[in-house]
Amino acid sequence: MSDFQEHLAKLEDKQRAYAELAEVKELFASRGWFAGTSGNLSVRVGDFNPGSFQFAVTASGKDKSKRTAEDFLLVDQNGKPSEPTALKPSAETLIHCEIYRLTGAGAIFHIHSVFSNVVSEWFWERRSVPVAGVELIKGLGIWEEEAQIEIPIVPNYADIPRIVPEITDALQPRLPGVLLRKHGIYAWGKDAFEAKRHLESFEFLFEYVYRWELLQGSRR
Ligand SMILES: CSCCC(=O)C(=O)COP(=O)(O)O
Ligand SMILES: [Zn+2]
Repeated sequence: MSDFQEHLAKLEDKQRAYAELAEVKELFASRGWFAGTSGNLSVRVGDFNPGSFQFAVTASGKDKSKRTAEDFLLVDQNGKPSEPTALKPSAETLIHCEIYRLTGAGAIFHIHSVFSNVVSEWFWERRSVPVAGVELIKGLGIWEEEAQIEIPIVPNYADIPRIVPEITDALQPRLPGVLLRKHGIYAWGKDAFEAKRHLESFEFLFEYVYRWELLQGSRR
């Protein structure tokens, strides 16, 4: 492939990533998953190796329920813009960088929800949210009979680089997500479709655990 053909292919891939991000952003916003400008999304662009990759990511601090020409930018494996831009990448871009580096995922979605926040605090001492035998564990790609999972919880710090090594330590190879304490869920997949399925499955499981715990408490 000539340099020019390579340039065109990259441009096409970037446009595909922006279109996928715009679609998911609109859908998640319609579900109220970006309260107060929270949340961020990314889709990987081009070839991957752990030391060199690029991804399209949401710009920081935007109202994610609005569609504008300044919603996304392209960054490298260190979270630095790959092209000249006045836009700032998400404040949490380094978390995306680390998850891509560790997993080689194709897309990463992050939202804040009340259910994820409550269960992250409820199970904080355990450092994981246990879920057993719920059908939607299959939505995470785990098809065992009566599967038992422990969704990891990591501490939340205002200084994002401090969160990165916590994620490095907590990630479980078979679980495509991690909870930040009293913050929200990060979920990923090989592409945007799979990352969305994983995020939706986690959210379902968090709501299930929340309601189940309440119900158990009211029976005591
Ligand atoms: C307003 S929520 C605090 C920041 C945050 O947790 C988040 O997900 C959004 O930050 P971004 O820089 O990606 O807009
Ligand atoms: Zn966040």
